[in-house]
Amino acid sequence: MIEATGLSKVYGTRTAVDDLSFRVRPGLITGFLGPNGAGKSTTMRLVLGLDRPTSGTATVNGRRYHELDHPLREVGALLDVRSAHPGRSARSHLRILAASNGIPFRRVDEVLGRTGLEDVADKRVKTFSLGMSQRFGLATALLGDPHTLLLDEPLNGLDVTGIHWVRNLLRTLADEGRTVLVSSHLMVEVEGTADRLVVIGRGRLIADTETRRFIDGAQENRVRVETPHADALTTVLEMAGGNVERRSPDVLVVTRLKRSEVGELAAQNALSLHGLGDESGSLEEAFMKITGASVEYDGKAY
Ligand SMILES: Nc1ncnc2c1ncn2[C@@H]1O[C@H](COP(=O)(O)OP(=O)(O)OP(=O)(O)O)[C@@H](O)[C@H]1O
Repeated sequence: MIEATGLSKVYGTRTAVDDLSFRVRPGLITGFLGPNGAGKSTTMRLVLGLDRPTSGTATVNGRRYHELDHPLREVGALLDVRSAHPGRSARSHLRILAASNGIPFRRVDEVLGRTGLEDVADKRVKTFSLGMSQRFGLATALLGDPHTLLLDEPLNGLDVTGIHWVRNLLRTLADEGRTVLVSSHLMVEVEGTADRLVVIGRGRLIADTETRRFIDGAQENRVRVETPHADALTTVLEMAGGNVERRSPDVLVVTRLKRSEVGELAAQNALSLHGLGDESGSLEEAFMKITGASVEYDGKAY
């Protein structure tokens, strides 16, 4: 469990993290989202003891990072992979880390295997592609077999196969009962991967909830209707108080009426339907709507 309580970080006049409280639970994948500059990296750095909070606390399993007996064996982190480019081979880098943290050498081969790096284990890390560097970063995070993982943008630079592989790895790690916090800008991937979300904007908490609930809570119920009588049905639905959007010649998207009401109105007016269902929103739409007011720079020229 990762827990932030009243966590704040001020740099000069800039408040990067502002009275943030949330919990990241074990056994689940939690997505960490926020617009650029929202304070995600700062929060992760505070949890990892790489920066000191101005006020409040960040703990892992009830203790601050500095209070952990064997930090690498309790918390694994993937931060900016491009900043970690040892001139040594992947294997020797991991062996040095293992030796200095009381981790048995057999873990080195285990994590190289688990991250698919066996074939390049003796190549120098600075020659790695971004995708291989991500795998190497994950191998480093997993080295101490930690119960808690904080991964900042682990999908960056990966191709479709790599993304699929990381998603499966995260699911396995969560199923093993670990606490997994993952930041990403790839909304489609987060939507398909994260069980819960912690969403922040301008350093403040916007949501700490289940992914589905976040998406559903952001938008009105929408009903998608397919009919060869789109004009006539539009008139009927609008007269009943519905708001109708024409998606294509025979597809309508209706708000302010329930699916059952749309079906009944069509039947009462003898208008045949070829399809009727609720249209669920996407995480991207929900994120844009909910964080819209908290975007620091919205691209407009001032
Ligand atoms: N060392 C620092 N000194 C001064 N300001 C900082 C420092 N680190 C972060 N900030 C500021 O704090 C705010 C939050 O930054 P942070 O990098 O945590 O956001 P983020 O959500 O990770 O952004 P991104 O999605 O762009 O990576 C930003 O306004 C940033 O400029």
